Amino acid sequence: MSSLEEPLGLDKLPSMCTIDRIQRFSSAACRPRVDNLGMGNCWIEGRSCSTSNSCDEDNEEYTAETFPWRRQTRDLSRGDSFSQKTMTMGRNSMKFGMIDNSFYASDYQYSPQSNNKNVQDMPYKFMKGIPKFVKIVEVGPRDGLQNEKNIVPTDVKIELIHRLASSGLSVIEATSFVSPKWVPQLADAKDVMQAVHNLGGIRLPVLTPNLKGFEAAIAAGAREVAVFASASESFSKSNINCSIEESLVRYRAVTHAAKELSIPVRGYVSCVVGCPVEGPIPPSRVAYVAKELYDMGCFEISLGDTIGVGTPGNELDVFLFENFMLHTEHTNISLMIAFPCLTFVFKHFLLNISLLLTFPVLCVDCDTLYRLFF
Ligand SMILES: CC(C)(COP(=O)([O-])OP(=O)([O-])OC[C@H]1O[C@@H](n2cnc3c(N)ncnc32)[C@H](O)[C@@H]1OP(=O)([O-])[O-])[C@@H](O)C(=O)NCCC(=O)NCCSC(=O)C[C@@](C)(O)CC(=O)[O-]
Repeated sequence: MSSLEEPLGLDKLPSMCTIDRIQRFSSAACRPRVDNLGMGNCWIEGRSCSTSNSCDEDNEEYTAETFPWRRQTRDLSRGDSFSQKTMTMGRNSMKFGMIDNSFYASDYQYSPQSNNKNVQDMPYKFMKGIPKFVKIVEVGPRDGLQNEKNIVPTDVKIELIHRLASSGLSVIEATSFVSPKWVPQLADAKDVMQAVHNLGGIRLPVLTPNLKGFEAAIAAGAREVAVFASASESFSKSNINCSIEESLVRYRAVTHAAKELSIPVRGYVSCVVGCPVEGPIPPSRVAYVAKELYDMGCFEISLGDTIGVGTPGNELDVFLFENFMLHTEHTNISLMIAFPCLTFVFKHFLLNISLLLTFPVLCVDCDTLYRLFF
């Protein structure tokens, strides 16, 4: 059995039938009440979150009493053995260290075993604290296909998007208008977008790394775009060939152009927990990049655990995310989790989701090509 096929550890979660009963994760339940999510506004089951950082919903239910486990002391230990793995992003490969199920960085070892009591308590906290509605952004046609060794034919990509739409998903990231030299797998972005842009009732954002990509996307029929920054300087250079600050300058140009056309822009921040080169990333840096994207007009921020080092119940992760929330005080934050680079993320996929929903998270990104979860 490959590690991809290992069981998910469902014993530590509410049973799927319980989840089914509350109908949180049916495809119909994943559709936003209001389809037209314009720039700066997001409707989530009867409440409106705006770019003013205010949210109509009363957040009193998410108190310290609800999540007493979030207040415990951290206990981080160092690891000895070290193995290296490689991930591909853009045209670059990156190496990072793994110790068993833990992420090794120069100063810390993240271990999913560090807080078993918290993990055991999770089902109860989960059922008590989850938000009423969670938006799902399906990123498979972009994120999954950009990593395929063999280039997938355009008509297969189009068919995939159609099938994802017919499964009930209402937000599907269709492709990327990036340099074909960097990501040849998505060199047919224009053809894909032209073929699907009229899919009724479905939002089809596309990645745009600069104005050139933005203009090509709009010409091909895109009505929503996404910009992608990083909280790690090294990762930014490796992925988009520029520093964090330079990327923010580019993205200001994109969001400015998008505003003129009333095109909503989503913002990504990569490496929010750790970076293969720099190790743990300070929450203040994640908050800084997220806030910059937010202030330039991104209506939603997706926080990517790009290399999959976030682990459920891990006190360091909790500490990082709590601090992030404190730093930004945003209420309209989406968390991209369980980015499918590491098999151990899969093993803890449901637990990761459970933990994040208790923060509470209003939006998750999902890659169907790696695990059919929803
Ligand atoms: C940003 C650049 C373009 C800089 O790339 P560069 O080489 O520094 O840029 P350049 O301005 O020197 O341009 C080089 C060539 O690319 C062309 N070019 C320039 N821009 C475009 C464009 N938009 N579309 C098409 N072509 C473009 C440009 O015209 C030129 O062509 P040439 O003159 O050599 O023939 C490049 O690094 C790039 O495309 N990177 C994309 C990398 C990528 O797609 N990575 C994966 C997506 S990010 C991700 O997966 C993370 C995420 C979002 O999922 C969140 C998470 O999980 O963390």
